[in-house]
Amino acid sequence: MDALSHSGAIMKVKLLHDPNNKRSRGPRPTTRIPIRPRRRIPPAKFAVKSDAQKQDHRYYHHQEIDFSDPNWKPKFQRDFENRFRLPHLTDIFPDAPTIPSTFCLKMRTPVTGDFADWYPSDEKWHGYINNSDRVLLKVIHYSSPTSAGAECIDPDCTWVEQWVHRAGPREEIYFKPEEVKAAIVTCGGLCPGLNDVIRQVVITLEIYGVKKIVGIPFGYRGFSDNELTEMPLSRKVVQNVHLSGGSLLGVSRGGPGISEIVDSMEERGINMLFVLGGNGTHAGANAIHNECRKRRLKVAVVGVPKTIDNDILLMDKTFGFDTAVEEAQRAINSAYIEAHSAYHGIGIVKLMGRSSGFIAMHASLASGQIDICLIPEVPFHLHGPHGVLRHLKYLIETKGSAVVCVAEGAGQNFVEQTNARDASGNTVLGDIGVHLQQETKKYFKEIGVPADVKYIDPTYMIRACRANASDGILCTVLGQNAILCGSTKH
Ligand SMILES: Nc1ncnc2c1ncn2[C@@H]1O[C@H](COP(=O)(O)OP(=O)(O)O)[C@@H](O)[C@H]1O
Ligand SMILES: O=P(O)(O)OC[C@H]1O[C@](O)(COP(=O)(O)O)[C@@H](O)[C@@H]1O
Ligand SMILES: [Mg+2]
Repeated sequence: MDALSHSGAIMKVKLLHDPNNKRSRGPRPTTRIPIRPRRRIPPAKFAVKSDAQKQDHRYYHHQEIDFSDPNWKPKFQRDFENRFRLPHLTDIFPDAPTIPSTFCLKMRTPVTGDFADWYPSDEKWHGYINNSDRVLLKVIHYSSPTSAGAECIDPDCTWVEQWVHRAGPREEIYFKPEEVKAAIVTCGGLCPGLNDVIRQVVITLEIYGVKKIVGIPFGYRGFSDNELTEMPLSRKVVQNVHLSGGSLLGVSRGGPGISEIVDSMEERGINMLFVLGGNGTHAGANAIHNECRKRRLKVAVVGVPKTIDNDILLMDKTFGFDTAVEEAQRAINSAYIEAHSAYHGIGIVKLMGRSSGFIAMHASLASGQIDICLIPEVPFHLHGPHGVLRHLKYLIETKGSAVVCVAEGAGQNFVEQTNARDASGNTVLGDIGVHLQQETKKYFKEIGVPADVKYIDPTYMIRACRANASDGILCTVLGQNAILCGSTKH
């Protein structure tokens, strides 16, 4: 119903598609959206550093900011606000009329007067989000660039609030529920919680009174493959889908071009599209939105960020990540038991994380059983006096066993690069887990120390499971907020 094409919860992701973002200007489409880097580097516009500053990672310097200007801070904030501005239906249709929200007002009102004191009347109920509500992005005030983990804009580490829009129901909406045909599509790799979000989107749409809700099968491919028919969705269909992992609708990588997708949306009469996916999916969603604008279609495109790797810039935690970390405990524990029970046992566990080691790091911390955790953010040596293998030797000598957790994107400099890409254009990584296993075996053979090396790769087991309770709640909130409900009259 909302006129905004991205909900507040999703808005953070939208920013990553900003064409001004230098990291987003790659030769291939899928490299356009930066995944969360090892440090939270602001978009390139804000992050251009001199050579000297590159050496000094304690603060981020904005070349274009004149810090001697007493107004640099409000200017920076204005610029930031503009970058985070949500595209709105009124950008194209300034006179688009609004209607009062249909968000279950009746359901809040008690049938009898018994609880009259407990329930505010509709007039007094302030359950809506004001369009000017904002959420503070960063909560730590670093007083100095030398404070641990400091991320500063200027050399004095001035406190600069950065605000993003708040998601939630609006008092006025732009889409009449009876005129809405909503579609949901899930793209990219699987992630625990996809079904929870689908379920909540459907349920919330129904609460608004939307009757026409469909699922697009197998990601964007479902828009072009004539053999794949859309799936009618209702509360009845989705009621228990969150009890299983995967995606009710199916997922895929690759697929049709943007104009084909929008043609298909027009043909089907879809005027509200909910995309559940990661960086690639959102690049697609952004392109779909732009194409709809170009064609002057009254269509809302809403993205819900999905990444098991938890690697979307500005998102603290994405759904499915918690579950993945929890599920990884089983693999780590097995590796530990194997290593511990063997003479000179070494367990190696590879966990997902293309360009970030969040799953590996969190799973290692949670387990308390990992001796070495290797992540893409931190380069390391395999051989040599400070290498991983030498440290393993030390661990075997001192502890008798060792367990290593390695993120799939770690140590890519050690494995053969094939330049292969998947259907979406993502680089196919070399297998660091297998390489580490082979090198470890070789090393211990060479030095004449027996070692019993066991390797576990639980990748798809972690991805295919259902969301845990904490992720379930996150998915519910995201699913509800995705149906933002129109903004106030402007
Ligand atoms: N730059 C892009 N423009 C349009 N569509 C894209 C772009 N990058 C990826 N896609 C599409 O988005 C979908 C999901 O992308 P993928 O990278 O596989 O997963 P994820 O969204 O999880 O990162 C695929 O169908 C892919 O073709
Ligand atoms: O085998 P697939 O389907 O290509 O998936 C492997 C990739 O999927 C992920 O789990 C998630 O990737 P996306 O966020 O792009 O879906 C990566 O960690 C992993 O490299
Ligand atoms: Mg991706």
